[in-house]
Amino acid sequence: MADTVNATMHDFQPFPAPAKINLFLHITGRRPDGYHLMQSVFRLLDFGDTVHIRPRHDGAICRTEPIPGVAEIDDLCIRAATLLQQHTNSKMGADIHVSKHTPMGGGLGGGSSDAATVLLALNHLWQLGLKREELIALGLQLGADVPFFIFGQNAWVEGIGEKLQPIQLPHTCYLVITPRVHISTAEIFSSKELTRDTKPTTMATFLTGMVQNDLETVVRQQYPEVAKTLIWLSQFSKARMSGSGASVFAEFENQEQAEAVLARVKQTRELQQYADCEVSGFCAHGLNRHPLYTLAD
Ligand SMILES: C[C@](O)(CO)[C@H](O)COP(=O)(O)OP(=O)(O)OC[C@H]1O[C@@H](n2ccc(N)nc2=O)[C@H](O)[C@@H]1O
Ligand SMILES: Nc1ncnc2c1ncn2[C@@H]1O[C@H](COP(=O)(O)OP(=O)(O)OP(=O)(O)O)[C@@H](O)[C@H]1O
Repeated sequence: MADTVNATMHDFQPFPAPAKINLFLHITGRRPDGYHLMQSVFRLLDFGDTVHIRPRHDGAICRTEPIPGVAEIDDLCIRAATLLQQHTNSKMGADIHVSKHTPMGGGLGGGSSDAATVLLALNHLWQLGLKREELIALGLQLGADVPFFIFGQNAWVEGIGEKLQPIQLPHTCYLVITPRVHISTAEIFSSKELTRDTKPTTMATFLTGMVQNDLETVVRQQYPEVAKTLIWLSQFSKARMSGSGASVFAEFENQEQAEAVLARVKQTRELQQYADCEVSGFCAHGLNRHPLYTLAD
């Protein structure tokens, strides 16, 4: 019996890290530190990474499998665990690795979601009892998108990503397509062409659809692959970009329709030829709650 308990204690536990899309994104200003003020609706998806965590009693925080192109010291999972340990003076540690499904640098918040999942999961596994608000404040130190994932509900977002209000959204099916181009979020935000003075909008206007992604104009100009992917996807349904790209998405009435378009991407490779780059894609439904919502009060 003792062996069984011991074995269980030392096993990795899987924790989901859902991706997000930005249903719109307006840039309304810029803070003195260079960060941009925005308005956006963030939507959780039932698609994402899985973070595997095994608590340790010696205080070490170790990545047990590499993520290509991300050094251990820069890995948002490791940074999140270290930040939490320092903040709470916990003597606990953890072994961590991620099964990556969310395309990196895709504007789908993959790294930020991994970090939020580590904070939520370790708050539980290390029995820290931190409140959601405290975890959100810690998350903001890691990235502008992290607070949303800890908040754990679809949100109307303002500030640089830290002012969050829950928003009810219909159960929608999305097709998400990611052209394989590397887009730096910092570069897009610092572009001379970016407009930073969109007038503040309201939830009522969002519901009429009279909103856009202000970063999309800049990305379209600099990355023809993204511009072409948007044109191609627009044949089927209104297509928009998420975050700072490269992913684009469209809503479909049902999963069959979304899968049919995805099949065209995967089988005929017509989009690859048109956009002149590799693309990946997936179908997903919107979630109402983060699967780990109950791990914080
Ligand atoms: C564009 C979005 O994806 C929308 O969801 C996010 O706001 C970006 O969030 P993120 O990837 O977590 O961003 P961070 O890692 O905090 O910032 C990356 C870089 O983007 C720029 N940045 C980001 C967010 C923001 N509100 N203003 C900015 O100017 C900054 O130059 C920053 O150095
Ligand atoms: N665990 C991680 N997973 C993915 N990327 C990570 C991770 N840790 C650090 N990074 C770094 O963060 C960068 C951004 O990755 P991410 O997948 O979050 O981009 P993104 O979806 O465009 O983010 P956002 O939508 O927040 O702008 C990567 O290019 C990588 O260098």
